[in-house]
Formats: sequence, structure tokens, C-alpha cells
Amino acid sequence: MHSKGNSCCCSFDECKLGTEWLLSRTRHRPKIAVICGSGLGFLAESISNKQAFRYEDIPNFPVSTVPGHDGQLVFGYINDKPCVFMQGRFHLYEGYSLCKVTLPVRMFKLMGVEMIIVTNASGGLCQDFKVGDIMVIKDHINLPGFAGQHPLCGPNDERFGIRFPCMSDAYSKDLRKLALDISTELGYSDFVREGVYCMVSGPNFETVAEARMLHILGSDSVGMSTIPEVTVAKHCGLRVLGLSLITNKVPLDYSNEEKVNHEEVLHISKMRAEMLQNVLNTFIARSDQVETINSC
Ligand SMILES: O=P(O)(O)O[C@H]1O[C@H](CO)[C@@H](O)[C@H]1O
Ligand code: HPA
Repeated sequence: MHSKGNSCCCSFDECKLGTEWLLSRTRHRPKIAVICGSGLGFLAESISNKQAFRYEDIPNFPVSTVPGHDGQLVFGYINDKPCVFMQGRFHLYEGYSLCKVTLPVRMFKLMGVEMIIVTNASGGLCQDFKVGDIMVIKDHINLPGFAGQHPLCGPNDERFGIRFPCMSDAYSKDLRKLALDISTELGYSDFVREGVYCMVSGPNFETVAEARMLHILGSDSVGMSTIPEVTVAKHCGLRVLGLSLITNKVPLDYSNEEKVNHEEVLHISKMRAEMLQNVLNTFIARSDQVETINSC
């Protein structure tokens, strides 16, 4: 632990307090955590033996402020796999520090979770992508991180992880392969792809010039979340799978009259519900096929 003390708002002890509060109220001991993106809270619907906690009741937990993010933690089983689902995530643009945004990930680690599946809604930059495609995240570009908005800035608590974590394999290769194999088996290969996700802070959608820049930099899709959670998950040794639903195409030229909006994002999320849920549930059911620990 850093000798100067921890200036971050979510210390090890604060994470522990929330974790112990939960563990003393549930018999569930999840090994897999799922974060549901915008409009994707339905992913928790097929959980059996459900037990839910509202975010506002959990000590030190932030609360959801964005439409399409329900605000509860749901414990239960998918097949025979113990899971916990976040129905609603937190974003930088809501005014939360990235430390607070990622506090649930550290709580999952403390409760014994080994793998995290992050989902999100994002805008397609890759010209081959269509609305409704599912992108298995291969890598990311942490744009806010370049500007110092990074969840690991500040004193490093070694109980979570090392000072300089490797990120070149943040999204486990084996998990990506399993997700892609499952998609093929389900007959979804036409609309399941792999790509690079880029985070912007939001809350505005991109200008045309910004979108062009992100595309030139190598981003296939853009959103306002996920990367802080993945970074913290990798830091504390969780295996990560990322699934991004392409809810809109990001205009890359000035002649395009389409205007991106959050209602459209939520609408497309609903439309693709069944397919995304099939991929996710099959993945969870078969997740023990992949045993490799992801480390640099
Ligand atoms: O990333 P998730 O939480 O899925 O949400 C995405 O959708 C919202 C914009 O419609 C933004 O919050 C963006 O990040
Ligand atoms: O086009 C987008 N840009 C940023 N975030 C998003 N989330 C969904 N779509 C988008």
C-alpha cells in the first residue's frame, strides 16, 4: 500500500465494506460477473435463483442516473454457473470519478469473481459494420486515459494489482475464440465480428471530424464506457470478455443527415436482445472450457 495514503475515493477498505455487506446477505458466490450496457439489462432475465440488491442500498455503491441502466445487482445462476449481473453501469459523464465507476469491479474481485463479461452499446466506425452487429472486443483505445482520466491514476494498492499492468492482452484470446466459435455454431457469423473499441468521455456523440479521427486511429466502434472497467479488471487479475452491440453507424461524412440519439441506441439494444442473450448464455455455460489464466 502506498505510504502517502490513498487519495482515491474507493479504497480497499471501502470496497471490502460493500463486498462484506453483500456476502452477508446472499448465499451466492459468483465466479462470473456481467456488466450490462445501455438497454442491455434484459441480459439478466434468464438468471435462475435470482436475488437482487438495489444499488442505493449497497454501501459505497454509486447509483445509476442514465435511462436504460436499471440500477440493481442481480445474483443467480446461468445454467449451473454462479453469476452476478450489473443491470446498469456508471459513466464518467455522469460525474463519477473513474475510481467510483470501477468500484463494482473491485468488489467482484473481492467476492471471488474470476471472469468479467462487459457489454455495451456502441457506434460503428468500421464501414463493414451494420446496425445490430455484435462486436467481440479484441482491443481498445483508451482516449480519456491518454489525457490522464484513468482509473489507476493515484496511489497503487498492491492488494489489487501491480503499478504498471500490461494491457496488450486485456481481452483474453481464448475467451474471444470461444465467443466467436459459439457465434458460428449458433449461425450468427454474418453479424458477429471482432474489432477495436474506443472510449470517449461523452456525453455528446462525436462530431464528423472526431469520428474520422477515431476511425483513422484504428477504432472500429466508439462508446463512452467499458475501458475503465476492463482496465481495473485486468489490473486485479480477472479474465475479460467484451461484447459490443453496434446500435448506430457513426456519420463519417458531412452529407450524412442521420442524427445519433440515445433512444435509437436503446431501441436497437432491444431488437438484438435474443441473439446477444444466446451468445452470452452459451458462453457462460461453456466458460469452463477455457482455463488459461490471462497474464502478461
Ligand atoms: O456504454 P454503454 O453503457 O452501453 O452506453 C452507451 O450508450 C450511451 C449513449 O447512447 C452511452 O452511455 C454509451 O457509452
Ligand atoms: O455513436 C456513439 N458514440 C458514442 N457512444 C455511443 N454509444 C452508442 N452509440 C454511440
